[in-house]
Amino acid sequence: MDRHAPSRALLGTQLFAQVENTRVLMVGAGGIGCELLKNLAMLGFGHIELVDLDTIDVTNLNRQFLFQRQHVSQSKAHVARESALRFNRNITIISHHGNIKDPQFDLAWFKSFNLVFNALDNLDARRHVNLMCVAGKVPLIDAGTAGYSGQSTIIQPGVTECYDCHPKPTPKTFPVCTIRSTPSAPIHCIVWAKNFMFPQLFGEDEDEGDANLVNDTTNAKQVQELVREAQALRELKRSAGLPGFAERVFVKIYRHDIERLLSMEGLWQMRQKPVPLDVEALVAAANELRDPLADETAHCRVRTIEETTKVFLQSTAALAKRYAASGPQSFDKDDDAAMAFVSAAANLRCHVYHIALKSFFEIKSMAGNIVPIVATTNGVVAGLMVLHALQVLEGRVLETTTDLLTAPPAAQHLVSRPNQVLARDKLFPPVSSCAVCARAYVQVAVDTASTTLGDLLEAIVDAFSVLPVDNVTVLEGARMLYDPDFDDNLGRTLADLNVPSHHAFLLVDAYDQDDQLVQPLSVYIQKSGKKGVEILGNVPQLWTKPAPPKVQDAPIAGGDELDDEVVMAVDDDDEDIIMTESSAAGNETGHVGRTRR
Ligand SMILES: Nc1ncnc2c1ncn2[C@@H]1O[C@H](COP(=O)(O)OP(=O)(O)OP(=O)(O)O)[C@@H](O)[C@H]1O
Ligand SMILES: [Zn+2]
Repeated sequence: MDRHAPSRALLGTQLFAQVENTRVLMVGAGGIGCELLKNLAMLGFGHIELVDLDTIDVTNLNRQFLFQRQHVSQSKAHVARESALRFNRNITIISHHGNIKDPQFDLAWFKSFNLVFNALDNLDARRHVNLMCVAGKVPLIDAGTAGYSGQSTIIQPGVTECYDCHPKPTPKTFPVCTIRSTPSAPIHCIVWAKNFMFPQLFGEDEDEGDANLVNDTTNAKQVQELVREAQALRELKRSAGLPGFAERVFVKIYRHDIERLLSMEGLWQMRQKPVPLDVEALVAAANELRDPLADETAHCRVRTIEETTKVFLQSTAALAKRYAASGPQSFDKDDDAAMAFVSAAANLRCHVYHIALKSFFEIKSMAGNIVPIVATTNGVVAGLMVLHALQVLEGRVLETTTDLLTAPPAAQHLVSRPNQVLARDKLFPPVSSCAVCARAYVQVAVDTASTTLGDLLEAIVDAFSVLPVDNVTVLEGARMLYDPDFDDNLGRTLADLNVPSHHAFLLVDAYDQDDQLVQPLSVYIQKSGKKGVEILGNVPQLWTKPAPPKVQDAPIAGGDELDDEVVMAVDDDDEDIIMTESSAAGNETGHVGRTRR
């Protein structure tokens, strides 16, 4: 039987022909990606390329069903391709094991696709794909899940909002002194262990943290103490890997540092005083114990202080040995020794400060910023992505809605539209102030070694045959390369100006005689060996007068605005979703909520 007969019958000959002839790119072959690739393959998408940078971890197997135990450590992209081809041999799947930000995935390559799917878990990569799609005018279906909530959205460049049209929530931060001196909740101790103690002991040597502290004049004395404490730790770090290192760290941070803090009486007038650990007794007791981590069933209960001491001593020794042998380490929640250290160090500190201790699993979830993954949510969202893709192919983007899977009955109180499984929203046009959407994009091929900024600017101004060069400014990121009062760089080559070797966007802004910004242009530098500047593709319609109308912040014609606020159906108190002191790393698959204007 014709493998594609059911899809043809379902979609109709015309739409199915489009599906067969569409070149699609999917980025990410993880939880959502595996479901999506299966859907795309089974429906009969004729040409699929997929990119993933990772290899398969044993923890992926429970939900990323294209992978099996024998695939552990192999490339996700390659294995996903092989598994998906078993569903349908009549299609082409090309897999790339790499980072989507790698040089070979340039704008020209993005433009070779008719449709892109984001199945990523982090903000940075999602924003990058969004920018490339908007610059290349390629429709993007972006999706994310967080627990029971998930979302798939169409981003049709120039027509609908892009991923960057609304700022994303920033990570929760904690005052330095709460983390370093006066913790009052488990999360404070976890952040201390993961973001301060771990890098201080096993990471790069750096004094920047101290420099920031020194600028804090509000708590001068306390700050001085903290700087001294960090310096002593750096001294101690020199003996990492030598016998007795773990014990010395233990004594320093749970006795000496606490004793010094206690000497600052002002700190404790309104707070319960911490109690230094009885370090000798605990080390002696710990030495009598076998490895407490060997019993994984105990990961879900709170371990005793003696067991925790043992875990601290052995993980510190192991990490110090690794540091001495192979240099600075960075925290990874899936690194057993790192996680053991953070869980034990945090719990010992909780004990010192009379804060309730947590189980290993609870600490892992908080330290790794983990929102539980629900395989069904990934499955439903991947299905919605395909429905949205079909709507793009049919040219029905404006009718399309953003679909959101809301919480199950037990969590209905957390969502704004209870009793709905799928919520539908109208799509909105791009936000006029969006740094991505408000620009026109042009791609130029240049030999960066021989092309000067002046050559480039002249070619662009010529191509658009509008404004004299002295009404233009050029920026690379936040760096000013040229403006009418600063022409020093015109004779320098792009290479000499250190314009990044790949994915470089120069922002060329043209102003009219009244110094009004006519329209900002973003110039993507495509490296080429050929001399001269070649403008690739069509010159965008811009700088024509009158200035292009501003995109309205209004619903698309015919759309009724919904009043409801869409929120993430997850409990965002400290204990459940953890944002760490310095980064929002970890699971960023979420951002499923949409900010309504
Ligand atoms: N810059 C990138 N380039 C290519 N692939 C990426 C990039 N960033 C993330 N990915 C991939 O996106 C996928 C996201 O999938 P998912 O959210 O299920 O994460 P995971 O790493 O498989 O699971 P978990 O984080 O829960 O252990 C991962 O396979 C990851 O390797
Ligand atoms: Zn935008």
